[in-house]
Amino acid sequence: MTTKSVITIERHIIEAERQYPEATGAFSNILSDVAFAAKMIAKEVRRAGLADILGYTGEVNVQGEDVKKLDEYAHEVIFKALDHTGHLCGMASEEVEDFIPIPDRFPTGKYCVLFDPLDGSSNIEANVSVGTIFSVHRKISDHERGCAEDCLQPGYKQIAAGYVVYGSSTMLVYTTGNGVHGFTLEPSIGEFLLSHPDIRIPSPGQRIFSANEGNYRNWSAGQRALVDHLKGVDGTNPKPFSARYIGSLVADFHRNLLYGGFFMYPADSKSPNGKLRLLYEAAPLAMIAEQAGGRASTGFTRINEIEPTSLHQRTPLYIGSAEYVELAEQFLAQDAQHAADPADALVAVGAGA
Ligand SMILES: O=P(O)(O)OC[C@H]1O[C@](O)(COP(=O)(O)O)[C@@H](O)[C@@H]1O
Ligand SMILES: [Mg+2]
Ligand SMILES: [Mg+2]
Repeated sequence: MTTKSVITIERHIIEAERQYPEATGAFSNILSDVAFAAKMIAKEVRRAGLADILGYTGEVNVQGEDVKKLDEYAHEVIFKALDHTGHLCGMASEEVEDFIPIPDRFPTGKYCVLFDPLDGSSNIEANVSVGTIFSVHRKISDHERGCAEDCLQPGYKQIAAGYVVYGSSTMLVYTTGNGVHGFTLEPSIGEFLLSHPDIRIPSPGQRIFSANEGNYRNWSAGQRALVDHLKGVDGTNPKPFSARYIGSLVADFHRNLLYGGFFMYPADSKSPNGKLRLLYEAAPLAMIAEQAGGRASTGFTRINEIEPTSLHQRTPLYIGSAEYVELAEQFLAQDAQHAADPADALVAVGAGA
């Protein structure tokens, strides 16, 4: 059986970096180190049922979520793969409340990495696809060794973003602003090989929407109207969409990236800012979506124009095929019309349900 390509991710990164004569290789190293960490995590995910890595650690993270052993393991692996290289001035992780400085015994560098070490934690035990999401920024602060300011940058300033899906195969998808490229892990040689060069979200994409409709009663009027329209129950849509919801953001996003469609985690009366985190979930996927010809919005604003104020801030998210994200914005505009402040529309609906 012939393998499709022999372009490893390391070679792909180095070739991409050749376009920048001033490049030092530091950036390539960071992406290679993330790819290495992904291999380590993939190894544990693959044998999760056999290893003592299922279940909870007993800790509660800054999100108020019970920490899964795989969340913690993935966090440690990524941290340790990046902390000693001399390329970073710090990190931020879903699993750690504050900015993560580089240990004093190691030199620092001019980049910072933000990551969701294990995305889709609720699916781990059920052997459903989970993932890792990462975002890379340049150091901007005057702080000698880096500080939270270096992580609190709007998404359009990202210099790279990517994710890993631990599914039927392990795939790493990344962008440095020159298109979106997918690599599949060849377990027999432990190499990520280029399998999906230059990914573009099909347009018009498949008529697929992903949302947790269990939250319907807490949704705004505009959000309900949108989903009613997608399902063709408002009488104005002769071609209803299909619903697909895995419950792992990375896996839902990945499917929509390849097939078209869109994912949404709206704000609602219980979570006025939505559930997903801006800096290490929404913003990196937004960079990929835009690079692949799609869009990412809060329903009102481009995700990557949001000026972040805190490491773990949440945002409503509509992401995928551009035409479907625009459709969502049109329905949500109804909420803004009905209420001076969109949040009022949310509360009004939720409370009355
Ligand atoms: O169970 P819900 O409310 O639908 O939320 C599912 C969403 O929460 C998440 O699991 C949150 O991410 P983490 O697992 O990294 O905390 C997303 O992957 C997913 O899209
Ligand atoms: Mg997540
Ligand atoms: Mg997570």
